[in-house]
Amino acid sequence: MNDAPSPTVLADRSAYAEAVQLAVDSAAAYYGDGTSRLDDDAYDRLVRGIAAYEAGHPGHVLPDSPTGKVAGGAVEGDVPHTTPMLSLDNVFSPEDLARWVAGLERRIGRGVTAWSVEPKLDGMAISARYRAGRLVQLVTRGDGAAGEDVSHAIGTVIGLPEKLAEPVTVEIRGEVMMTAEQFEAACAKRQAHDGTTFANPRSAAAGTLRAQDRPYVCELTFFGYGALPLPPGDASELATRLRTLPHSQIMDQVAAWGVATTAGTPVAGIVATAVEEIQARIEQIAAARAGLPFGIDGIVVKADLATDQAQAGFSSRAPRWAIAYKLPAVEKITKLVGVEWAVGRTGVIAPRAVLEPVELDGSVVTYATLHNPADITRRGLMLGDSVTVYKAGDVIPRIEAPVVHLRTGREQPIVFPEVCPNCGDAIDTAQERWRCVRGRACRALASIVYAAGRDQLDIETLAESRIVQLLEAGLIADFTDLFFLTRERVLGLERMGEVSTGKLLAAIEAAKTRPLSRVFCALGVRGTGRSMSRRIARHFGTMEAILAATAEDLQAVEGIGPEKAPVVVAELAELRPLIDKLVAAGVNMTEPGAAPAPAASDGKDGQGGQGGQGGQGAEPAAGLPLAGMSVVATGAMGGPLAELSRNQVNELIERAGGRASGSVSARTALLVAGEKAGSKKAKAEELGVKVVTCEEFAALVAAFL
Ligand SMILES: NC(=O)c1ccc[n+]([C@@H]2O[C@H](COP(=O)([O-])OP(=O)(O)OC[C@H]3O[C@@H](n4cnc5c(N)ncnc54)[C@H](O)[C@@H]3O)[C@@H](O)[C@H]2O)c1
Ligand SMILES: [Zn+2]
Repeated sequence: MNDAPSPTVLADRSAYAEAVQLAVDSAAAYYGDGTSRLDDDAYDRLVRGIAAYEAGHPGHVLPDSPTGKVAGGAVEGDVPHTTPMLSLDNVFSPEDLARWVAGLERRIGRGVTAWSVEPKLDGMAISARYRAGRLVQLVTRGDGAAGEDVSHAIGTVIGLPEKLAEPVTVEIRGEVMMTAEQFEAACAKRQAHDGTTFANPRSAAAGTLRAQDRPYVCELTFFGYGALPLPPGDASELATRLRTLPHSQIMDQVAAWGVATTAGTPVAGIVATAVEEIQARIEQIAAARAGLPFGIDGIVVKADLATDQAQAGFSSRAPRWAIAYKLPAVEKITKLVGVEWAVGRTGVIAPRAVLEPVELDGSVVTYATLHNPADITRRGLMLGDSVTVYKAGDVIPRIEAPVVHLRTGREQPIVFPEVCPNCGDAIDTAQERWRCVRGRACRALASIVYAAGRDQLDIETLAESRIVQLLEAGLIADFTDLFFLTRERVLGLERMGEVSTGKLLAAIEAAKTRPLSRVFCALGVRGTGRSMSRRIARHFGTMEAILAATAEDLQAVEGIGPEKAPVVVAELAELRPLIDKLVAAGVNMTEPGAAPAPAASDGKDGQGGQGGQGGQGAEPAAGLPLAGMSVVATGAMGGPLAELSRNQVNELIERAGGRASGSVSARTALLVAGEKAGSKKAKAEELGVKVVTCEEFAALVAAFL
């Protein structure tokens, strides 16, 4: 499912010593006030590099080394724990997990009866001591043996009641964190106080938990994941039960006392008996991650029965009966290098962050949303800031906050536009979302001209001046309104006689029969031009299938990666009213020659109903004359192709299964050379690319002409 973070390479003893120092400092900041200089991925790679160096140079190991220590050995406490608060060992793949299970079963000499599978919450471990049902003390994990008293936080942690439903004496363990909402609220409070924010929910929670004399109070969230007898050797009936019940039943008891557990969330713990069942739950939790209102960084698998746990025991750092299945980091620190301002269809002026490219959850992220100008102000972002960027699965990447403690002093304020970047008119700043005062009209003309253009709906006789006239008369507001124009209304316009009206309406009528690829292109979905529109149309076959596609489905189309896919989905949702109007007007919504793609999300295994002809799932081109070929047309087309525009030639290439490209490279399979073919032809010859004449090409694709 994912790879272990690759270790930072440490070349020599001094690089090793520096790495140890950096790891210790980072961990101290991380568990302290949450102000580490490193993101988790960078920290984990550093520690793996340290471990690798130590394995090769056992004589050089420094006493400060974080390896094998709870919290990397960087924190201490003065409140001894009744029972050590340990770390967890990690696995990164199904194979690792199966190996770990087998190893544990070997150790105890029998199969593990049952497993608890629960989310690994991304916050701070805490021990909550209750006496006679009253919350009396909160202690951090510290170095595992002793932690820090943070009882001052009592009363600010949702899910950790000051009074339990029963007057029991017990120690509850769990994670203190911030939900997305609590994080926003905390940032707003801090912003109002000192003009800065927290870098991410985890560091906000860490800082808040330990803060004693802040003039503002931030709310935290707690989820319990364990309960212990207090004191550990207590002989009471409850203590005996806590020592002997399966973990899953202890969790039921914790919830019954009124403490929050993950039971009420979409990632509730379950009990599994087979490794496949564990793996299935891991995948479900991983899939739910992006939609959760709180952060998780993995899945914890625990032997459920007390007898199995007792027999497995502990190492100095972690229990042997539990493991953390780590998920890839979805948050990293990178640089904000610019802010772009785009005007949307409705006139909304939205900022977009340009980032130093960073790999996140399997893709390279270069842009992130910034919602609106208020969002920038609220976060106190500056150009050149180090920022935490979040992206999981199909979610559009977003900037969480600047990492204020990484500022160098060279950061610059972000300049807000003073006039609409599209039309130069004024900006309405009354709402959080800024708008061009012209609203939809700001982009209406340009987008209607585009939609009616030759390569899209190809509405002949509809000149730009005519579109202006229709807009000004209020007959249309967007291009779909063209399909609802009536004869009487058009005749009512200046310079519109019977003949020209008839011609215009006929041209609009004809536009209803354009292939889906052109209709789709007319919508002007951000990031999809003509050839991308053709690929999407051929892949899905119908507008219905396109609309049903998830971001993951869209990635089956060449050229749509994990960064673009969610943007296309969001754009289509925004365009839905326009699409509905096109459907109502009777505009064609299918792509000729492309069989409808299999229903969304059920994979790429659709059975071709047309004997290999036409677009089927991910392999639309199989069996076609140009299947899998990258084809470039250059020069003036002649012969049977003389009548075709360059775009029509490209459409032809793609109907015949090829991919139309504008430039010649080593991957070009075929060059169609028209008259006066110049440098592209020379380059093709130089690269040994096959070159054909227009006539030869026409013969090759005759069936599609
Ligand atoms: N960015 C940095 O500078 C920095 C520094 C130090 C550590 N870290 C991060 O912290 C990680 C190690 O942290 P750690 O040692 O606190 O945690 P760990 O990965 O060793 O896991 C143990 C912790 O998991 C938590 N947990 C969450 N859900 C749980 C559940 N259901 N059951 C049991 N425990 C659960 C508990 O707090 C427990 O203490 C590293 O992988 C690294 O990514 C980052
Ligand atoms: Zn404008």
